[in-house]
Parts: sequence; C-alpha cells; structure tokens
Amino acid sequence: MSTLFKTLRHPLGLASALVLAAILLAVLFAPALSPQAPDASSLRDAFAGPAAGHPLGFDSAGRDILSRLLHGGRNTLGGAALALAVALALGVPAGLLAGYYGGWFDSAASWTVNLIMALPAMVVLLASRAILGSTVWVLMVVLGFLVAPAFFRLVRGIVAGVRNELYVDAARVSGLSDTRIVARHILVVVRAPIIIQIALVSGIAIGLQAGLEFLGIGSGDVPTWGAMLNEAFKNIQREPLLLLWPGLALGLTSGALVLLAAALRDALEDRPAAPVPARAPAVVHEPREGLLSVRDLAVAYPGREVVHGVDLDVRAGEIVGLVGESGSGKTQTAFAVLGILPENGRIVRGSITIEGEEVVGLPERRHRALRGTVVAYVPQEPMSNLDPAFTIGSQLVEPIRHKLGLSRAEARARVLELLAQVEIADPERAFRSYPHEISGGMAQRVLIAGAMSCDPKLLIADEPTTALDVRVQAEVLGLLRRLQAERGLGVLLVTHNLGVVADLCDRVAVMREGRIVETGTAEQVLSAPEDPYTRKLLGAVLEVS
Ligand SMILES: Nc1ncnc2c1ncn2[C@@H]1O[C@H](COP(=O)(O)OP(=O)(O)OP(=O)(O)O)[C@@H](O)[C@H]1O
Repeated sequence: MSTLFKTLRHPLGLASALVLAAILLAVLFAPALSPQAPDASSLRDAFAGPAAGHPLGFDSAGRDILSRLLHGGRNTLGGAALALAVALALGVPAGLLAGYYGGWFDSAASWTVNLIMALPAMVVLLASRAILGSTVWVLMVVLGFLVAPAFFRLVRGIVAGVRNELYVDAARVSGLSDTRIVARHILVVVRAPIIIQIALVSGIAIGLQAGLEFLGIGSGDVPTWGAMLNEAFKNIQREPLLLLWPGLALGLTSGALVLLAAALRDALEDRPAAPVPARAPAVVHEPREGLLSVRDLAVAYPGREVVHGVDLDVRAGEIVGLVGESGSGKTQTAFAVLGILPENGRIVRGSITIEGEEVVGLPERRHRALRGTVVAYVPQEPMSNLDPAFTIGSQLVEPIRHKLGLSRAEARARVLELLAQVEIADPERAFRSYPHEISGGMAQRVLIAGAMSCDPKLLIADEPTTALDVRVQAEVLGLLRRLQAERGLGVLLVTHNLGVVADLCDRVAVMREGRIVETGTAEQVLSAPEDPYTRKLLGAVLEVS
C-alpha cells in the first residue's frame, strides 16, 4: 500500500489533506472566486457586515474581505512555497554532499549552518528589508536561506549514518558511481524524512511570514493574511470580527500541515517491518508454544539472501546460544526477531512468534510496543549505544516513563533500584554520570539495566561481552546468568565464543552461511558435535586454548 494511500486512510491525514486541498484550490482560483479586486475599496462600505455577493463583509477601507482573503492566501502560500523551495534547494544538496563525502565540505557547510542558526532571524529579516527593499518575495528568499539549515542538518545526519552501511560499501565495490549510489541507495533513505520536514517547515514559513506582515515588516501594498491581521488588529476595538478570517485561514493551514506531517510519519512508520512478498508461497505455520519460535526465516537485502530458512526456539527460563563465525547471519536473525532490520533488509519468508504472537508483518507501532516490554535487547558495543549528551539517569528514566507511565520520581527510584540490581556499586553516582565518565563494563551493566527496566520475558543479547576485557566479561556474564535465573527469562545469546556457550547456555544452535547446521543441548553439541562445521569450530577453540 503506498504511503499516500496509508496517509489518507488515517482520519487525521484525510481531514488535513482535504482542508489543505480546499485552501489550495480556493487560492489558486482566487480571481474566479473573488467577488471583486482585492484592492478595490469604497469608503462608504468601511466596516460593513456581510451583504449580497460579499459574504464576509468589508474591512476598514471598504475592501471586500473574501477577495482579500483569497488573494492574500495566494501571496502567503506562494511566499511560503518560495521560502521552502530556497530552503530545499540549498539544504538538501548541501546535506547530501556533506553527509556522503564528509571532509572539508562537511566542515565548511556545518560551520556555515551553525553560523546561520546563531543569527537572530528577525534581525536578519529586518536588516534585509532595509537593504533589499520590502518586497514580500525578497523577504521570503531570505527566510528560505534562514530555514535551509533545518534540511541540511536532517539530510546530513541521515546520510552520514548510512554512508558506511555495508550495502553502500557493496555498491561502491561493485563499481557504481557516486551519483548512482546517492540516487539509488541514499535518496531512498532521506526521502520520507524530507517530506515530513517539508510539511513542518511550510507551517513555520507561513507562520513567520504572517508574523512579519503582522508586525508591518512586509511591503504592506500586497494583500497577505499577515497584513490582514495587522489591519484587523489596529481596528480590534471597532470590529473584532476582522481578526477572525485571516486568523482562521492561518490556523487552519498551519494546523492541517502539522497534522498531515504527523499522519505521514505514522504512515511511514507503520509499514510492516518485514513484509512477506506476494509471490512468497503462503506457508501456514502451526500455532507454536514457547517464548520465541522462529520457522523457516529468510532475510534478504537487495539482490542477496543472507539468512536462509532458520528454525530456532527459546523457551521461558532457558538460555539458547546462537553461535557461528562472523558473517554467518546471527545478528540478522536477532534483528529480524526484534523488528529492527536496516532499511533495505526484508524478511522474505518464514514466521517468528513471540509468546505465540506472529511478528512477521506486524505494523511497526505494534512491534515497538513489544520491544522493551516483552522482548529486550542488549547490544554489542555498550559505549556507542549510549548518547554522550545525556546522563545515564536521564537515558534510563525517559523510556521507563514512556513505557510504564511512571512519574519522574517513581521512574528515578526504579532506575536506581535497577542500577543496584546490575551490581553497580554507587547507583546515585552512576545515575548522575555521563557515558564518558564510566567504564565499558559499567556501560554494559547500564544497558542491561535498561533492557530489564520493563520486565521483559525474552532477552536478546548480541555479543554482550565482545567489547570488554576478560575479567569484566566474566562479571557481565555472571550478571546475565543471575538475572536470568532470578526472573525466569528466556535468553537468546548471540556469540561466536564457544567458551561462553559452555559456561552459560542450556541449548545451542550453530549457524553457518545463513543456515542452522546443528542444534541441541550445549552439552551434546560441545561434547559430541555431529556437523563437521561444529567440529571445526570446536577444533579451532581447542587448538587456541
Ligand atoms: N545492511 C546490510 N546490507 C547488506 N548486507 C548486510 C547488511 N548487514 C549485514 N549484511 C550481510 O548479512 C550477512 C550476515 O551478517 P550478520 O551481521 O548477521 O553476521 P553475524 O553472524 O552477526 O556476524 P558478526 O559476528 O560479525 O556480527 C553478512 O554477509 C553481511 O555482509
């Protein structure tokens, strides 16, 4: 289903799109719909109420309000569109270049953008009016220049995030030119956020433009909604109703744009996390017991399947190790269960149930509700999963408040309790610390505390100790085992370390090149491996030790 269709299925999306369409049509056909020219005035009619052919009456100069409203809308919306076009033309290409290439252009562009954002917009607009004249269109070009950083920062941030993704590397290695990579792989990622940003920035541009005109900074000779507000405000004592029409037009347009942006965002986020393509055979999977049950799971990236038909089970209260060498598909399997495959990754076959609920094809909103509350995740690199700009406490408090609806004080108490449970010696101090002030081992404990915060039933830990030194590794594994036993958690432990498996796991699944080659109890698999690949893995460990 296209994003547009999904947006229109959303009641707010449909209502806001209809309101915007009606406003746009009205202002487009202003000359045909207006009873008279917007500037035609007759002092005899000043402040006169509605009359035949003039449904909204007349303003202080005897001009027809409906005509001014329609023509004013043309100028207000046209001005906002011009500001938006300038902002897009400057912000998007600069953001793409800075995010993709980095280097000196990124530094220079980011520096310029910071400078623009530091300038007080009103002062710049006043100065440009004095220098360039008061034409509304010139002011809108300047406004576009001032809002361009919003697009630059958005695009640069997203592009910088994906430029080192493996699929971009793969495209580079396969000889695609930069232009083709940007057009094929990068623009797809930034398209949706840009559309949402356009709706939001349009509202802001309309508001700013109306504000300028209201303050009398615009040209004054062109009808706009802001200029109408200004005129109505001067006569507020005599005829307060004059404020109503331009105020309503502005309120409706800005409100509809914000609601449309929200509906668009919902439509884009609500896409099934991993759609099963229409041509995939409709395999009916039996209802299954157990906390996590994966059947015939296949994950693919454009042109390549990386997980081929994985079966996996985790029951409440057991730790299952998913082992295999680097690149064997362990993380992709875990991501598919969590519903967080990267943008291009898709589940192309199979079924995943968590507590009996099928999650393949589940709308993102529903999947998000499961994450944290039913299934939680402990990632590989503790430090890069903590935001350096916030204290540990605030990073743990916010999700708890959001998910459990606790007050700030209750959430704080819960976080301190969790920090104590993950064996952090001084929880108060850790709560106040920033990530750079704590060690890697403590960061991993913090992430485990975060994962435990909403009492999940299934924990997926992806190489939780890889980034830690041996002593801390043992402590963190001990902690995981203790929490698992105390809470009866099911744990899927992704690892390439057979020592960890021997130490911690009840059962183990061995993965190679996207397939499970052997499963069994940890004891069985480690003492009498059946598959040659498992034997080779085990042999390699024994050789090293
Ligand atoms: N974003 C992506 N685009 C395309 N291919 C990807 C992407 N991410 C992973 N892959 C491919 O999927 C395969 C499985 O990767 P995965 O990360 O699951 O391996 P892994 O077993 O977890 O390895 P590691 O232990 O190194 O994390 C790899 O061949 C990898 O190149």
